[in-house]
Amino acid sequence: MSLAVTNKRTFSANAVENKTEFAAKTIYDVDNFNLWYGNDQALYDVNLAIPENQVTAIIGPSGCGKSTFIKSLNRMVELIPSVKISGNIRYAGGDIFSPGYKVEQLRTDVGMVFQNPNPFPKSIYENIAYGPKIHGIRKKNVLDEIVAKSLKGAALWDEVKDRVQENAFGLSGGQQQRLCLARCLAIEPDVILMDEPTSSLDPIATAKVEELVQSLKRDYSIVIVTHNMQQAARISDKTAFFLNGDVIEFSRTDKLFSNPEDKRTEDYIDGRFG
Ligand SMILES: Nc1ncnc2c1ncn2[C@@H]1O[C@H](COP(=O)(O)OP(=O)(O)OP(=O)(O)O)[C@@H](O)[C@H]1O
Repeated sequence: MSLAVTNKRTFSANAVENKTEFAAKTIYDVDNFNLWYGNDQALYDVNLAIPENQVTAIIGPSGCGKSTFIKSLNRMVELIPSVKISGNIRYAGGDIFSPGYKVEQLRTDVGMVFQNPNPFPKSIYENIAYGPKIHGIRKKNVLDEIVAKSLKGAALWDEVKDRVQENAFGLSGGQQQRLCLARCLAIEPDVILMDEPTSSLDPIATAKVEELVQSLKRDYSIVIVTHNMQQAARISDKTAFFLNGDVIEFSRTDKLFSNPEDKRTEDYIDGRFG
């Protein structure tokens, strides 16, 4: 991946929105961020200040750059060799694309849950203990504690406490997704990125994950990509509406859905396209 960082603007705490609207601390400051796959530009001058300990939803029609954006926040996009970027993304004040930035630390601080649950073909216990073991934790009593705490944090403990040694593939889809969330919590991140985490779940499992997201924001900053506007309206504090790689509107969720400033946002939330 080549880094064509040209933007030298100084860190701005709140790039787009009206500062009086929201007093939360910013965890990510995205500043004039552009991204290309080869010659095709997927993100255009994205400016967003993502608040700490809140839920930020990313909405927009298929192909508008939602996944590309969220995968930029943990530098997963650089796994695609043709990707080029300009502008910058600051996480906790540090430019994550600057030379020498410790990407391993970023991926510890920033966990991710994907569209389809992807547990390892191992026991429930091992799925969760895996990350802490990689970080050098060996003592069984410590690992036991982490496994229990993470499963409780993901609201799965009561359902699986008597069968943590069983294979994770024996869980339902909704349980597997909460297991993936527990796996993410086990490495004690500060941020959780979620790329359409409920798209493969039924309404009951979806409701459980939504409830969980609400309770987790006390301890974590959450960024969630969703196709489901009702979901964004239900669980997020702020929403960014993306269209063709541009951020059209970014504001408090209640405001964006009740009183959008841009006609394109209004048309999208009214279901006129996408
Ligand atoms: N690996 C890739 N190589 C080339 N182009 C890509 C790649 N991934 C995504 N794109 C392109 O970048 C643009 C944005 O795609 P992205 O997946 O980020 O959109 P999205 O809003 O998440 O879409 P969806 O809602 O359908 O998942 C699209 O035009 C897509 O074709």
